[in-house]
Amino acid sequence: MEKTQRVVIKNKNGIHTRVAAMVARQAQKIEKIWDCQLYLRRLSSADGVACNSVLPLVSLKIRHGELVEVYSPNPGSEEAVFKLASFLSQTVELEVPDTEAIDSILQENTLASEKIFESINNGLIAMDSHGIINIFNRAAEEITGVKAADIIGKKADEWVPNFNLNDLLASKRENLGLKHKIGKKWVITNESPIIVDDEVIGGVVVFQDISQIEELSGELHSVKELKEKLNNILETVDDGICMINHAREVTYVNHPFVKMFKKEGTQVLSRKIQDLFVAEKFAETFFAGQGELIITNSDNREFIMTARPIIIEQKFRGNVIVARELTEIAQLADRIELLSEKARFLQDELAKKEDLNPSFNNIIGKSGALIESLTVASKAARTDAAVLIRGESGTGKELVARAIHRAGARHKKPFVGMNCAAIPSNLLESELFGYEKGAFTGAYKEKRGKFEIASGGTIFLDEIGDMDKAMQAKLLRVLQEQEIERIGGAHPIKIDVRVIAATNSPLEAMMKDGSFRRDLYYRLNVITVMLPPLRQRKGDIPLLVEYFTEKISKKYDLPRCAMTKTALSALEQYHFPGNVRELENMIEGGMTLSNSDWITLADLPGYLCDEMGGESAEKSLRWGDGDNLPTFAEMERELIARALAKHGSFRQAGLALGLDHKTISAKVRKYQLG
Ligand SMILES: Nc1ncnc2c1ncn2[C@@H]1O[C@H](COP(=O)(O)OP(=O)(O)OP(=O)(O)O)[C@@H](O)[C@H]1O
Repeated sequence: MEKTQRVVIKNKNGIHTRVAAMVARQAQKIEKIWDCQLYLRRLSSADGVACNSVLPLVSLKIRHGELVEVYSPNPGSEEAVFKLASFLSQTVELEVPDTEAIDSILQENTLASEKIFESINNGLIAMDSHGIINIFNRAAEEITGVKAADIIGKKADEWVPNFNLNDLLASKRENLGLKHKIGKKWVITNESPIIVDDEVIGGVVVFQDISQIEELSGELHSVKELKEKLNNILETVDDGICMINHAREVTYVNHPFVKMFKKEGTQVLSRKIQDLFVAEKFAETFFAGQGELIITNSDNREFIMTARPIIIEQKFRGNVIVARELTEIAQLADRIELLSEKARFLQDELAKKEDLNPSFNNIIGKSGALIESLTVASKAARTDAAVLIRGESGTGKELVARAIHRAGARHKKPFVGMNCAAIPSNLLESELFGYEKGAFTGAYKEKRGKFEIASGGTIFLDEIGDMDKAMQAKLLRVLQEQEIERIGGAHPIKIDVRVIAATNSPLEAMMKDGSFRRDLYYRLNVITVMLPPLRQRKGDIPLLVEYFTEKISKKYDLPRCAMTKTALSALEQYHFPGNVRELENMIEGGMTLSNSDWITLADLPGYLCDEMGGESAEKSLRWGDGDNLPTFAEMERELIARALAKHGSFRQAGLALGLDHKTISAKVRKYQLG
């Protein structure tokens, strides 16, 4: 039970410093005797201050005539409370100072205050009514970087101008929570004037270094920003994402996850992941980030789940679980497979093309089979070996032979071609080897043969399969001996000629039936170049069409034509027995026939339509080949051209198409079909 005693303060200055010092000294004595703590409070307040200390007593600011209460919480302290209360009420005694003792108390309190000021971590600056600094503690030194010895006794504003301390004294108002910058540091200040009896007797500034807090708040801001960004990302991805903590309880799920597994965020948060998917077995390895889990949802859709461990400062904090629909992954895998296949193919094609000598640039086509053959030919050009070029008529055998010659070391010397089938065998010998004057009737002067003319260069023996056996034997000897003998000549002539032969004949079968010499075959066939027929590389047709339209327009000085989709589609359906030569001739014919900038189906040979067959021709006319729909104008032009070709007159064609002859004639003019 608390002991209390009320007292009226009679001292005329109330409990001021000196009185407080005396009371404190008296209280210390009494407390020692009765072993208790004594407190003083106003009646209006529940809490009091310790009576054995000067500052708290002074801070109560008790005035003359006020009623105060002395009390003690300790049992058996009635006497002590009574003693101190009596002391407080004896004004006269209080006026008689025990100077020495009181001075020592004041001294102790001053030292204690100094100790307190020095040990607090807040900066403290105090000044008198003239703004002269009289307290500048250790923390103030540390924060401002100014030494107390340099500042005490000086005007505050000279040293800490941004605190505006003079204003503080003049305004008599507290300024709390102001932010200032001192050097690189941010501080927050509480500035208070010290007012006694309505007079400003000084000011005090307490300030705290908040640089670290500022830094932290900056970091906090970045973390908040990052969190916001992350949230946005997590909510915009298509994958289902779920986060769990170290206890495997769900801490986050994004929308896709909710949709995939029909598990509302609010129902899953804080629940164990295992409880949400009871039918599944989550292995330890799964949470360690190894292996995955296939989960079927209520719609029978399959999802693949993987978990990534979250490790922060080497501590396991949980997992991020990612779920993705399996069919989607399978589709992506298929697409990747397809694309890598395509990339590989294109890379191979590029590599092949890169290998080609530029002399092969006039050989058009990018189909794999052609490029492969050209690569062989291009490599053969680097050697002097005999080359046998095989392929159907019109596939470009001579073109390739010339390219080999141009690309090789002999390119500055002649390329001499000889079609062995075009010349009767008795004349072939003199064509190839030449003759001396008077060698036979009519040989009025000597003549050099193709081998001699080709000296240092290349001889191209086309249709070699048509050479008769006697001639084959002579050719073989020439190739073995590297010398020729003119007909009627007495001396052999050394030759230095590269031989390129070409044929479409089945030489292997001919060797079997004895019509072609095996030894000559091996001599000629050191390197074989096989040229594919055009029907096996129809993808090259658009390229060839473009190439030939340009070539022919230059050759005959004709305007450059383009081919309609229908006509091109007809070409692509044709089997081209005459290969590229046939295509080139068709285009030349079409360009000559066409009166416009377009080569239409009507400008191409009629058998192309037959080849396509009535039904497919109709289909092609109507629909092109699926993706390549003809334009309306193309279809109209084509229809009218066909009707005219079939019926001969405007009137009959008009009747067939349900138009009058004037319309037909106008369209014929428009499309320049006349
Ligand atoms: N890939 C091609 N690119 C460009 N033009 C080609 C191509 N293939 C062939 N040609 C052209 O086709 C025509 C026939 O070619 P070439 O005479 O070389 O064929 P060939 O196979 O030697 O025929 P043949 O066996 O009937 O003598 C030539 O005008 C040639 O320029």
